[in-house]
Amino acid sequence: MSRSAKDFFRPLAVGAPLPVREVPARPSRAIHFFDPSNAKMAGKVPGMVGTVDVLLGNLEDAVKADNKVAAREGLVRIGQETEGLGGPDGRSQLWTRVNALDSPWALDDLTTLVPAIGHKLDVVMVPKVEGAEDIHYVDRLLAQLEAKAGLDRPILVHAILETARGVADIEEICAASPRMQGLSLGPADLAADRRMKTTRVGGGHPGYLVRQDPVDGSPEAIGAARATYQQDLWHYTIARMVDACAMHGLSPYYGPFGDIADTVACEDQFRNAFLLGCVGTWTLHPKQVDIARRVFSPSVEDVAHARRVVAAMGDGTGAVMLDGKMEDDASLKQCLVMVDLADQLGAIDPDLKAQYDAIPAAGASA
Ligand SMILES: CC(C)(COP(=O)(O)OP(=O)(O)OC[C@H]1O[C@@H](n2cnc3c(N)ncnc32)[C@H](O)[C@@H]1OP(=O)(O)O)[C@@H](O)C(=O)NCCC(=O)NCCSC(=O)C[C@](C)(O)C(=O)O
Ligand SMILES: [Mg+2]
Repeated sequence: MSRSAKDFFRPLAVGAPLPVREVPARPSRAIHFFDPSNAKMAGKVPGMVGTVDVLLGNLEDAVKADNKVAAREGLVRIGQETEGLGGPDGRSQLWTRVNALDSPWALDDLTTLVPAIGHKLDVVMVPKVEGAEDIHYVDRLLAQLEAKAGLDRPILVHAILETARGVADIEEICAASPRMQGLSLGPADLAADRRMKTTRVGGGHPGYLVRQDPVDGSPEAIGAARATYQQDLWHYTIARMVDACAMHGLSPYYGPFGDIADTVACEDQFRNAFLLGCVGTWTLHPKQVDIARRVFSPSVEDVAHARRVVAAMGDGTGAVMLDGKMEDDASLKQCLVMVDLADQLGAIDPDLKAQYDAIPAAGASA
């Protein structure tokens, strides 16, 4: 059974900070992964502060077992020494992905990081979450550690959807704690757990397609060349995740796109996720950062259009015609999503602000 409504926002340990009642919606278009045990990668982090919304010290998969302790210690050092990283005033947020809860490392990850850099750490990403019990465990442990460390701000929790059960339990996971900040798709582990027949980290597959009908039922027509249309393997899961997040006031994220060289398909996948409602994505390589920032920021054209609709709709009720299209209360609400996001991003991204500010005032002739 879940906690009663009256207890939901009570701290889970004496002296722990009060849970947040609303998850702060901080821009997080790119969650940039780095391995803190990799000196070259870690060395790039100070220079990336302020250029990427989130820097995430990854301790889980993609970090060699022999480097787990070095990665944890490296992240502590980076958190302690890097100017402008993490905390409420950080120019980039500081997140971590800890090891899976059943691994030999997860407990030490949390008990080391919270006392050492808990005041800087904004979000802890938990991999392979199966159900609410995983979030409850992390929730209580974080509260105890926060109380012991004297933190005045709760660390938020993000769950990765990487198992069939995690997807089936998505509502319970989202509702498990006021710390829940968001969800990401974990396509590689999820594919393995579902026994999908893919061998990739995210993205489409040329075999997952539909084919144009034959012109008739003859063997010649069936054997003739016909157009095929590749489908998106991840549509169902992303849509499921977006709905669950919207319902619970959390943020949904695409996750990783492993074909680093294919920047074009990467941009397509990111844009599909943006259009479906995701607020951001992971970036695994520096060259994916600009793609994420571009895709998850509304275009100048979309913001200009949204502002025109807002201006044309007056008190927000009724229907008007704009460029031959009907606009009404519901299209206005969509436009307000764009305008609000543009305002939020403009507040932290001067380049974007300059582009949005240069849009002629709605109502002025184009
Ligand atoms: C793909 C790799 C191996 C290519 O690494 P590379 O060194 O071969 O690439 P490069 O093109 O040669 O790198 C150029 C420069 O950029 C640096 N660099 C390279 N990457 C980064 C980075 N992320 N951050 C900062 N700097 C980076 C790199 O050190 C190098 O520096 P240099 O010019 O001084 O020589 C490397 O980019 C990497 O390890 N990225 C992170 C991978 C990662 O975190 N994977 C785990 C997340 S996905 C996942 O876990 C799945 C999931 C959710 O669990 C599930 O679906 O189940
Ligand atoms: Mg994984």
